[in-house]
Amino acid sequence: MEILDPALQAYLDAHIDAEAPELQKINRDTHLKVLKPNMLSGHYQGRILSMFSKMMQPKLILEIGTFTGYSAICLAEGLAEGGVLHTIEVNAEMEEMLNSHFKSTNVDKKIKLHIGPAERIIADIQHNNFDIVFIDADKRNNLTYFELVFDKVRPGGLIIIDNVLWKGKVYGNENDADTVNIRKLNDHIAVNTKVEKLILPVRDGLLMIRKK
Ligand SMILES: C[S@@+](CC[C@H](N)C(=O)[O-])C[C@H]1O[C@@H](n2cnc3c(N)ncnc32)[C@H](O)[C@@H]1O
Repeated sequence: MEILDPALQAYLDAHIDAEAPELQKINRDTHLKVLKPNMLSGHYQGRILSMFSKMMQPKLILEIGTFTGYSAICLAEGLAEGGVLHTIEVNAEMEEMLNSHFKSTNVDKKIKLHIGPAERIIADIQHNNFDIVFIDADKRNNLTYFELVFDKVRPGGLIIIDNVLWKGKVYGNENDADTVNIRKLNDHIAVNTKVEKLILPVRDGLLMIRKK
């Protein structure tokens, strides 16, 4: 199930900034060459990530789940002078493609790619003042990642979690493992008094969490 009516989405897409040629190419290459291309954030969500990042002018961003690099590039567009985006991808086969995608943009030098499992790499990253964290990897571990990164985010920092509406299954009767885990995450965040939260019904649901 699409969250937004396709006609509404088409209207939205036609009334926002056009997709930059280098992002268009990554989008196209992903659909031609990579399995499950719909995991990519895509144009509309990419502009949302870019807009939030530009408004916050972060010095430090962490992304969990790089895939083909689309969302990393969009988030990196807003980095302040000297800022860095760390992004973690478990699939080593993506490394060559990712390096070429990053090189095709003007944010290449600001992106540090880590290949390996997120849990281990988050523990190794020494920073404790991330301005933005984007969680978009294996969905069943969303709550684990939220808990692992929480102390590494500065007060006022933003944690964004993707796919929290899970094609509408979280508010339906489905009880498969992923749906149950995402529901558990949403319920946990809803009553967490250390954060302010908002779910944007965009694409597959973006949970915006601001650390108090
Ligand atoms: C939904 S895709 C990310 C999409 C990307 N953020 C974007 O919007 O263009 C999820 C990615 O997370 C990676 N992943 C899955 N489990 C992981 C783990 N434990 N550690 C790091 N990355 C993981 C997958 O290999 C996949 O490339």
